[in-house]
Amino acid sequence: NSDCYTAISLNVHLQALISPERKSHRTILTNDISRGREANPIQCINSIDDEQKPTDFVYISENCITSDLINIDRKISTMNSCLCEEKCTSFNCLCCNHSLRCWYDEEGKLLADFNYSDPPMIFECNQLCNCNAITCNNRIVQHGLTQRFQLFKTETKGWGIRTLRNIAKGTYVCEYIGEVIADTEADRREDDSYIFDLDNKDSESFCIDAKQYGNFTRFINHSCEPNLIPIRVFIEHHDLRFPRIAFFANRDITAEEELSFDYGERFWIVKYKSFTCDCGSLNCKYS
Ligand SMILES: COc1cc2c(NC3CCN(Cc4ccccc4)CC3)nc(NCCCN(C)C)nc2cc1OCCCCCN
Repeated sequence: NSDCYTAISLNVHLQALISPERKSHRTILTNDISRGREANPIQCINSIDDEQKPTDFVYISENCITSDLINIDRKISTMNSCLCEEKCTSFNCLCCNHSLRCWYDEEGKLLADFNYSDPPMIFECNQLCNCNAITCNNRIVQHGLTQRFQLFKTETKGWGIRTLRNIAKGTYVCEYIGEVIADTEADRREDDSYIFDLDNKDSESFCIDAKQYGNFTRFINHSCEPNLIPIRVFIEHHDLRFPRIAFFANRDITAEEELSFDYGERFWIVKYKSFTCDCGSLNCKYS
């Protein structure tokens, strides 16, 4: 029919307008979206359209608090620490035993028998431990980022994050950073696209909202077959209401692959009416 013809001919004309070099042209929009706040710069590129780098948020590299409703218990009297002299091994280290065992191998990757589908909480050694803050094996997330990332414009999912290097299964990749809020506050937030729930079995539960304040993980897209899983990690405090969310690779990831994690049901219950999942995986749950 004529509408269809119009749409097709319009598309043909539009494609002709996009010059060939424009299509392959990778426009670098900035060399570091973190402006020096991360160990390595994170470039932002767009080879899809004319959208400029995202500026509608404040880049932070550590979680922040904006309300006095949030009071994280940092008393050192409520913290476990170890008395290890040398390396912390699972057998006599109180911190490793607190995590059931030290789940990091000699190279700082999760052990082969780590349970990726129902992961334990991890208690890293902390400022009160007797072990060496550099050589102790039970200190991975606290040493920060070691991988190289790029913020890029995807074809259909807005911005996304890709790795520029191969990442082996079990490697610590990044932390979900944002504003720590009460779930009652989250219930008042209009744009809930960047909320991460710190679901706590007990009464009050909290969230990390990366909409206004966040790091590059706010741009990581959903997949039903993700290459990252979130692990709850405790380091400088043991207030179980406020775990730090550390993403680890649940399989080998090749350079240039887009990073993803499973946003879970609560995201899709809210967003399914606006858009569906196009992760393309065989057992996609929300398409
Ligand atoms: C869209 O994805 C999510 C939405 C969430 C949400 N949304 C609410 C829905 C009601 N409106 C109400 C409202 C509507 C309009 C205006 C104001 C308020 C306010 C926002 N609330 C809460 N937690 C709040 C506590 C739950 N409550 C039931 C106790 N967690 C959420 C976790 C989500 O993804 C998680 C993974 C995604 C990772 C993203 N990078």
